[in-house]
Amino acid sequence: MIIQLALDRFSIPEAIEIASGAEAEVEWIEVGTSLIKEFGVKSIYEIKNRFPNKTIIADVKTFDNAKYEFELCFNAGADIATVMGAAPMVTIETCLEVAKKYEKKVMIDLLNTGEDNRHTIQHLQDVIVCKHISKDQQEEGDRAVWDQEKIPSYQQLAVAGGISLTSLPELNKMNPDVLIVGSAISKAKDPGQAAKEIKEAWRKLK
Ligand SMILES: O=C(CO)[C@H](O)[C@H](O)COP(=O)(O)O
Repeated sequence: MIIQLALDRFSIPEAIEIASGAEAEVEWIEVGTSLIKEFGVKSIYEIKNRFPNKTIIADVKTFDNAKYEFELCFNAGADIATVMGAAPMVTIETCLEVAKKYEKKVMIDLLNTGEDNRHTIQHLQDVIVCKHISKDQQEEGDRAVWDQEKIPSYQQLAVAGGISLTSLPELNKMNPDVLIVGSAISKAKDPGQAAKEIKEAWRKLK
């Protein structure tokens, strides 16, 4: 059972403060796309530097220029970097090659993928696959995607998108290995307590 804390739309010091509060309850820490866009790979470097024993995910959401972007992330200290599953296959394969060279891992985000993409991704070895409801879909109240997308079985499945205490029973049906939680922890008054409650509830469901 892995909880990945997603840090989005904060300054780097704010993100570090939130992660410090929840550190004991989360296994993985994600440097959110918004941090990478606003502050660059410095955000990855600083978060890895502060949490050297945590697995750090760079949510770079690569769609092209895979070698350049993945090398930037891994050289900055990321242990895992993300690529979009809807990207051309050559991009995903390049991410896998770079990750292999650096002895790191790739997370493939299924956002807006078709069945063909998902079928191809199913046959990739040694990847984490992430089923994801985007911020924009969340804001439109579109949660049906959890049920609509047919997902084949993957080696390691992560789920993301507006996950909170109330959505855990619904998610449990997919039996995910990694629970990616952002706002429900990062925006809580006490991120440590929020993470603890999610972890305990998740443990009870397992
Ligand atoms: O990838 C993301 C946005 O694209 C977020 O990191 C992910 O959705 C988790 O954050 P939240 O729980 O707040 O939705």
